[in-house]
Formats: sequence, structure tokens, C-alpha cells
Amino acid sequence: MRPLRASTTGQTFVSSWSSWAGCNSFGIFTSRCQSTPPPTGAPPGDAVEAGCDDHTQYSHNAGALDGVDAGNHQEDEVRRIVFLTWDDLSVTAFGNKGSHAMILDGLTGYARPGEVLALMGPSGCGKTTLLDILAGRLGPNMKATGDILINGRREKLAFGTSVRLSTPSLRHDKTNIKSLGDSPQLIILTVLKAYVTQDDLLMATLTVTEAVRYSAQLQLPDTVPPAEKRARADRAIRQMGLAGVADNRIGGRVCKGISGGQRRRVSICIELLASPALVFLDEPTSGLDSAASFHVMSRIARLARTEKMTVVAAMHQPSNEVFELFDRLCLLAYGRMVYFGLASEAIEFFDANGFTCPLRRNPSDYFLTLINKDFEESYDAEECNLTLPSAAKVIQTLVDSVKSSRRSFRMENEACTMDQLQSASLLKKRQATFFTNSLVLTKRSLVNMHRDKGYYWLRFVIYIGLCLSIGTIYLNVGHNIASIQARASMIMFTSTFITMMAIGGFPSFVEDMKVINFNTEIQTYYVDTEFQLLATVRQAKKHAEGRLCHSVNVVAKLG
Ligand SMILES: Nc1ncnc2c1ncn2[C@@H]1O[C@H](COP(=O)(O)OP(=O)(O)OP(=O)(O)O)[C@@H](O)[C@H]1O
Repeated sequence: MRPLRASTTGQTFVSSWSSWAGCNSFGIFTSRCQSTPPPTGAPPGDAVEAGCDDHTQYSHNAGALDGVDAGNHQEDEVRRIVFLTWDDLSVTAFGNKGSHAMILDGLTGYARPGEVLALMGPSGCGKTTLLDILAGRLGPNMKATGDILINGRREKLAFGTSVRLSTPSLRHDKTNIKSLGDSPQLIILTVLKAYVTQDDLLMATLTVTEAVRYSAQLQLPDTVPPAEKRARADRAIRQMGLAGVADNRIGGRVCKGISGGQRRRVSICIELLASPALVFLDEPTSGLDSAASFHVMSRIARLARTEKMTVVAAMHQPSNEVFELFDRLCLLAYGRMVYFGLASEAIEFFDANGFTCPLRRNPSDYFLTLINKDFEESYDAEECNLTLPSAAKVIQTLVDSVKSSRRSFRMENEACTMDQLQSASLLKKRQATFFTNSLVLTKRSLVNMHRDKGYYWLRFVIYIGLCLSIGTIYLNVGHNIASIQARASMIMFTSTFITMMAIGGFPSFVEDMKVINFNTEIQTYYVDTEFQLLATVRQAKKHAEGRLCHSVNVVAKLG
């Protein structure tokens, strides 16, 4: 069994890529594919040709990628190509009393540019956790081991979450894979990435158009003219089917705005505006009807192909049409991987393991029903008109099959090949400047504040009321000795009141913090410093107005 050829460190990405694409078409990889017999027990779906076809298909991208590369001479250009691989990835959650639970158990896989990888599995199987760890935003009570590599390098993704989790990687010990070396360089990399979480973090007071346009101003670099930014935002709105609600407020808990499905589409729209290299989507179609799901997913898949984006999406219940849009499928069951490969080969894989999907049944529904053991005890076979084997047995069979099959061998080789594209890891984020960010954030925040009746106008009315009350109480207080005491108590009262009113602004501040924190966490488009500035300007404006009222009142009434 021949090991894969390692690319030389220091090669340009073009040469590295071309040599790889060349290998796929006529060289090493093809001959390896053809010369390697499938391991015993490999299911028919693991046909050698399938693997090679898969790579040949990839070589079609080479021209496009070369084109991208050739045009990228400017220092601030974005390198769009992201090969994301993870190996032997495990995540454990720790409870308060020393208890712990394994959430992900030794997962290996990869996501490639121009493709959509769907993560599927029963609720609670670990899809969000996998997205979180890949995006570098794992919770504080979680510990992870394994390797995550971007273009062959261990990267530091966000908030100090190094993806260099443990060494040595198991894969390096496998005899059929060439070692990557003991300790690939740990670097801090700014990848233009996007994460659409399950909860939509949007400012309730903005309209759909405003939300998307502000994001365009923040995400797109200053070299893009404002008119072009607006045009891109408007185009994205239309493409997400939001033209009809473009001028509607997003809304929140207090005032109802657009629907849940529309909010979802706004979130996706905002995140995909700058065509990020790496996109994580957590249930992008939740709350959408089947037609809307299909349109949204087909737009994402088309963008992935045309912009060479690497898309990883956790999905629930995709329809047949949506399922066909996925390039690859990673099926999880209680933290373990029961399938990884081409989505189109999943039925064949299940069939080869004795689980034949009934005719006219949605394959993803069938897979999920087979591997869900949450409801086994309450499951009524007659009522469901379906006899299913024990989910635990199915999961074990599939996990064993994935590990031992030719598919697993191919997957690891592909992941390893991607890991070796080390020279491709120079990614640079193109974004608006500090000045633009500060300006846009401040403007957005002021608009938000003025429209928030509870936060701004109600407080304004209270300040006016206070001014009138104090003015009336202390009117003509005089200039004798007793008036000094009256003035002192008035000053004490107003300063205490203003402090209390400032505390009242906390809920809005917390809401803003959620949005800001999220964007900072995944390193999208603004940073702490800009937020500090924004918060200061905002608070200063609010208090200046309140204090101005008081000062005018006090000076006028007390002299
Ligand atoms: N911080 C945490 N501490 C303890 N357990 C956790 C934590 N986060 C997640 N879990 C557990 O890990 C498992 C996987 O959770 P995760 O949110 O990744 O599942 P999921 O597949 O995304 O679920 P769903 O499809 O319902 O969103 C669940 O059993 C969950 O209870």
C-alpha cells in the first residue's frame, strides 16, 4: 500500500494544488485507488471507481481555483480556499460534581471548498457541538481532544481555542498514511468565516434592509463603494426571498416583527454577504416550509460552488430535494459516526449493511428512524407500520462498518491529502477599517436606541417628568442658609435617580452584548475596541441628554 506524496513546505498554493489535481487526474492518487484492493467486508458502495470519480470531479475546480489564485496579488485579498479536516475528535462535557459525559467520540472527517457537508443525526447526537468545536467556540465546561486542521495547519480559531488539541494524532500512526511531521506550526489565522447559530441574533428595531445593509458596510472592505455594498445587500435580500418584507422591522420579544422563518433567512443572508471561505450553519432551514428550505439550501449550495465556499450544515429532516443538494453526509448517532461519505452513496451503504431503505421513503427520515433510540421503549411497530431492528445494534453495525470499510480508508486518505496543502493556509481577512466599523456601529446603535421606545423615549419622558417635579418642589427656594440644605438634597436626589436610570439600560445593553459577543467570538467583523468605543458613545449620548435636561431645569429653577 503506497503512502500519499507529501507536498513540500514552502511551495506556493498553486503548485501544491496543481500537483494534487494532476495526481487526481493521472498520477499517484489514481494509481493508488486502482491498485488498492478494498478491505475484506467492504460494502459495494465503496467501489474504487467512486473514489476516483470523486477526485476527478474535484480536478474540475482546479482551473477556477487557479483563476482565483492568479488574481490574488493584493496583500489584503482573501484566500478563499479552505480545506477543513478533523481527526479523532472527541469532546467531553464536565458537570458540577465532577461528572462527565462524552459528547463526541473519535470523529474523523473533512469538508472541502465548493461543497456542502451535511451533519445529520437524531436530536442531541452532537451536531451543534461538532460545529462549535470546528468553529472554535466550544463551551467552557467542555474539553476536546483530537486534531482540526485548516489547509493542513493546526489553527487558532477564536478566543484562544487552539485546535491543536492533542499530539500525536492517531492518523499519523496509521501505516497507510504518511506522517505530517511531529509538530506542524501553530499559527493564528484569520479566516473569513461565518456561523449561523440556532438562535437568530438580530437587532429587533432594524428593518430587514437596514440589518443587511449595515452588515454589508461592516463586512465588505472599504475598497467596495457604498453603492455597490447597498446593491449587494439588496440582491442578497431578493435572493433569500425577503423582498416582500424588506421594509418590515425584524421585531423581538416585545414587538412582533417578521416571522421566525424570515428571521432565519435574514441571519443566513447577513452571514453569507461577504462570501466567507468557511461557513457553519446550524439548522439553516428550521422554521421554513419545504419550498423555502429548498430555495434557501439551493442558494447556499450554488454559492458554495461558485464562490468555492466550504459549507458545513447541521440539518434536521431535509426533504428529498434538499437531501440531493448535499455533496457529503456525516451521520452521527449519540456522538459516534455511522456514515461519512458522498450523500448520494448513503443509501447504498445502508443497503450493504442490511438496512434497505423502503421504496418511496425519504432516505434521511429512514436513516434517522433507524439510529434513534430515544423512543424505542414507547415505539409501537404496528402503529408505525414499520418493523425496525434495535437502534443500538444498528448503530454498532454501522460504526463498525464505517471503521473497517474501504470508505473509511478513502476518507482518511482524502483528509490526509488535504492536510498536506500546507502552503495554502495564508488566509487574510478583508474587512472594513476601524474607522468605518466604529462609524457604522455607532450609527446602527443610535438608530436602534431611538426606535426602542422602552429604552429611549420612555426614559426621556421620565426625565422630563422628574425635571418638572423637582422644579415644582424646589421652585423659589430662595437664597438663605436653609436653601443650601435644600439644594444639597436636590443634588443628592437627582444624582441617585440618574444612577438608577442608568441601571435600567442594562437589559438593552445585554441584548447588544449578545450580538457583539457572537460576532467577536467567531471573529466576523468587529472587535472589542470598536465595541468599547460604541458603548461609550452610546452611553455618553444617553446620559448627556438626561443630564442636560436636569442642568437646564436646575439652573432655571434654582438659579
Ligand atoms: N455544555 C454542555 N454541558 C453538558 N452537556 C452538553 C453541553 N452541551 C451539549 N451537551 C449535551 O451534548 C449532547 C449533544 O448536544 P448538541 O447540542 O450538540 O446536539 P444536537 O445534535 O445539536 O441537538 P439538536 O439537534 O437537538 O440541536 C446533548 O445530549 C446535550 O445535552
